[in-house]
Amino acid sequence: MKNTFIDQLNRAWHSQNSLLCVGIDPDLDKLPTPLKDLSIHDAFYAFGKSIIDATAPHVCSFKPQIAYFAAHSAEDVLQDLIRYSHEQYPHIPVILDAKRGDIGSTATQYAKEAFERYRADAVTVNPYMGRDSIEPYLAYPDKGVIILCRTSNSGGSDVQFLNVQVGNETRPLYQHIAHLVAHEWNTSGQYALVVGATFPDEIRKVRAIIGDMPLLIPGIGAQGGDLKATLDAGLTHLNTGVIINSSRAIIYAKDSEDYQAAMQQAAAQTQTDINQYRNTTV
Ligand SMILES: O=c1ccn([C@@H]2O[C@H](COP(=O)(O)O)[C@@H](O)[C@H]2O)c(=O)[nH]1
Repeated sequence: MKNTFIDQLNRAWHSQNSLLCVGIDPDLDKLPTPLKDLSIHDAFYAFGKSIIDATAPHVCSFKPQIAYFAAHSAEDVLQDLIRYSHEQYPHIPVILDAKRGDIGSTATQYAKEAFERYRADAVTVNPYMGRDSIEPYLAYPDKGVIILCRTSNSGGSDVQFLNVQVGNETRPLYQHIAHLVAHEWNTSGQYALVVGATFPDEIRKVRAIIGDMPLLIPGIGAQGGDLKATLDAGLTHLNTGVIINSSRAIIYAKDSEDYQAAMQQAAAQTQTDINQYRNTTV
């Protein structure tokens, strides 16, 4: 059985009947009250473990955002949580959201960090520095590399909507990124793209450019993205192809003793909401 990130993802989409990716973003100011008296390390570990255990039946992947851990020198907690997830739920791939980007020699270290230190199955990266800044990640052939294309924040338009001239054609930068990744850079099949649920029209345009390449789509829930429009635009002919991320709306569903049950219910509901917009279950 092949075990690349893309294979893991395909299996998880089917076996879990889920396109949902739950974010692991521990914000000190938002932690459930029962965890507030613990040390930061203990609170983050307990919170992260609660997210993983409560939502595992409902997800195709987890996505910890490294900044939430690094801001508190809690990278060791991130390591421990990814190890825990792999041990308990080996069928669920973990995407490290790090959005790294640098020259090749430094990118080599970032790749080592993501895949050897954290043992993530995939990492998000920024394409602004071009092909040679992304290539070092391909030294890990089983891993996924998810490239920012059309991000969910409104300010992304400042850059991503600028028109670029490519031969005789003019196209927005985000579409050029989609073309480059799908038709020139993705020689090993390890790449995927990030597009925001807040921009379904752009999701449709990106999908038309890239064929069946997976899309990581943040922006539903707290950012208000339209789930139906997102799925209409992003699903492939197999009714998969998308990793729909939700973080705050699920992990901070309720601040009370039963916060873990509330996370589980929010994840279950989001999984159901997503599946009702798929033509058939797979
Ligand atoms: O374009 C992007 C890329 C990444 N993100 C990340 O996704 C989650 C979204 O969290 P919510 O609480 O569901 O809004 C967060 O980790 C972001 O850093 C994104 O939002 N948009």
